[in-house]
Amino acid sequence: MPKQTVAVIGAGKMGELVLSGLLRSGWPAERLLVTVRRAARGTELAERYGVTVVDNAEAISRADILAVGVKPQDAGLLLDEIGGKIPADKLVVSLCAGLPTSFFAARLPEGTPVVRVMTNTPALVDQAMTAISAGPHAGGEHLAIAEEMFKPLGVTIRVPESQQDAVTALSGSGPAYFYLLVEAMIDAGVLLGLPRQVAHELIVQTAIGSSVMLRDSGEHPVKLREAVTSPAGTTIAAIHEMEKHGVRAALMGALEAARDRAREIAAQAK
Ligand SMILES: NC(=O)C1=CN([C@@H]2O[C@H](COP(=O)(O)OP(=O)(O)OC[C@H]3O[C@@H](n4cnc5c(N)ncnc54)[C@H](O)[C@@H]3O)[C@@H](O)[C@H]2O)C=CC1
Ligand SMILES: O=C(O)[C@@H]1CCC=N1
Repeated sequence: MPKQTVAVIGAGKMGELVLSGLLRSGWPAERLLVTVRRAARGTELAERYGVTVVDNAEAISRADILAVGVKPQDAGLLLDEIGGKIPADKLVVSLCAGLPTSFFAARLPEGTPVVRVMTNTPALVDQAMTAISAGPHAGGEHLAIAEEMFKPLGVTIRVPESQQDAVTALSGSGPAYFYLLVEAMIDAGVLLGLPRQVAHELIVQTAIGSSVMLRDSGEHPVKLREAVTSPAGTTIAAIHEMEKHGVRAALMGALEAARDRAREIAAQAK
């Protein structure tokens, strides 16, 4: 049983995913605290998960691990409120996109360990991809604590912090790209005359089947795609259209824009 108490500071969408994942993994509810801005949100979380709602000051005194789940744009204000009062033996785990750990360290007492984590929404079904980086004063034991929190929610990987903006562009935002592709292909099915529900079922199961093959076959995606692509067949006709429209370049540009946006968020953070 984990001995440490986690406080999710700013339990919105990601905070709730982390909270529910920790509970599913057996983290006891009495070792979980949450802070919120709206009282109604606190009541909802307390009723749904049996966790304790506290204010930020109580969270920093009672918890061992402070998981910061506020929007990056709100982190500065939060740290103005509590940063200087956080005892240096607490571990700060940032879930925030873009913000470097140095942003936290500059607003925390000297010596406070900070770990930066980028997870994603498939945490809801224990299929998250979580990348973990050590910031100032964080050693192996702190990375291990973050892994203990996030491993039950899916897969974890350690990366240097310098890679976190790219990670955010790939796996943090990644689910949205897949949902958009699925949405577009369902619409294509409707264009081809299929009932929407049928198109939905066909594409969702195809996405799941393809994903499981990608994970479990050990094959390179090129090989998997080639196996579907018959000479003068249907697939190559579709791929020809995609190449004409620059789908690969569009994806590269899109992920580059996401990485750049993470950098911009950091530059604008106060
Ligand atoms: N939504 C996503 O897919 C992902 C989000 N993230 C990161 O997770 C963080 C949270 O994102 P979401 O959950 O989507 O946002 P959200 O807006 O749903 O949650 C943030 C919560 O923090 C609360 N909050 C703000 N200031 C507070 C304060 N001073 N004290 C207490 N509570 C406060 C807000 O009321 C809100 O409920 C962001 O930093 C984001 O970059 C990271 C990976 C994926
Ligand atoms: O869109 C965002 O900024 C957040 C970070 C990664 C996923 N969602």
